[in-house]
Amino acid sequence: MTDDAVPTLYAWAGGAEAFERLTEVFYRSVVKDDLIGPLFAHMDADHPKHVAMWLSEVFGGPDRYTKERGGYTVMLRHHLGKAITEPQRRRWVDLLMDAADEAGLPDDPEFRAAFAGYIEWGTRLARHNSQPGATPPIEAPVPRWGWGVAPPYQP
Ligand code: HEM
Repeated sequence: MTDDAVPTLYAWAGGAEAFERLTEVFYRSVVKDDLIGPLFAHMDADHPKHVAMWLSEVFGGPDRYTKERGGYTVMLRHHLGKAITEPQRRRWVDLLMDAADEAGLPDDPEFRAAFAGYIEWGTRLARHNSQPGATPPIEAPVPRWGWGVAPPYQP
C-alpha cells in the first residue's frame, strides 16, 4: 500500500459522524458515572460535539477544533487544575472503549490499537497537566495520530 492509499484513522472510523456518535454515547454514560460524572456536572451541551471535533482532527480529519474552538490551548485550559486522579483517568478510558463498541466504531485490531494508543497517551497527559502546579506548554499544535506500526489490515 502506498502512503497515498492509506486511509486516515478518521476516514477508517467513518468520518465526523462516527466521532459524533462516539462522544454522544460516551458522555451519556460519563454524566451518570459516580467517579467522573461530578467533573462534568457543568459541561456545555455542545461538549460532546467539541470533543468529537478534537478527536476527528487528531485522527486525520479537518482542523475544525483548531479553526472553530481555538486548538490545543483551549483544550488544555479545560483540564488545568482539575487534579484528575489515576482511577478517574482509567474510568474515562474504560467508558470511552465501551462507547466505541456501542457506537459501532471499527473493531479490527489495527484500528483499535491505534485508537487506544492515542487515548492512553492523551489521558495520561490530561491527568499530568491537570495536577496542581503543573506547567505544560500553553501553545502547541493539535497532535496528529496515525496507524503506528500496524497499518490497516488488508486481506
Ligand atoms: C485523550 C484524552 C482526552 C481528550 C482528547 C480530551 C478532550 C477534551 C476537550 C477537547 C475538551 C474541551 C471541549 C471544548 O472545547 O468545549 C475537554 C474538556 C474537559 N475534559 Fe477532557 N479530554 C481528555 C481526557 C480527559 C480526562 C481523562 C478527564 C477526566 C477524567 C477529562 C476531563 C475534562 C473536563 C472536566 C473538561 C471540561 C468539561 C466542562 O466543560 O465543564 N478529560 N476535554
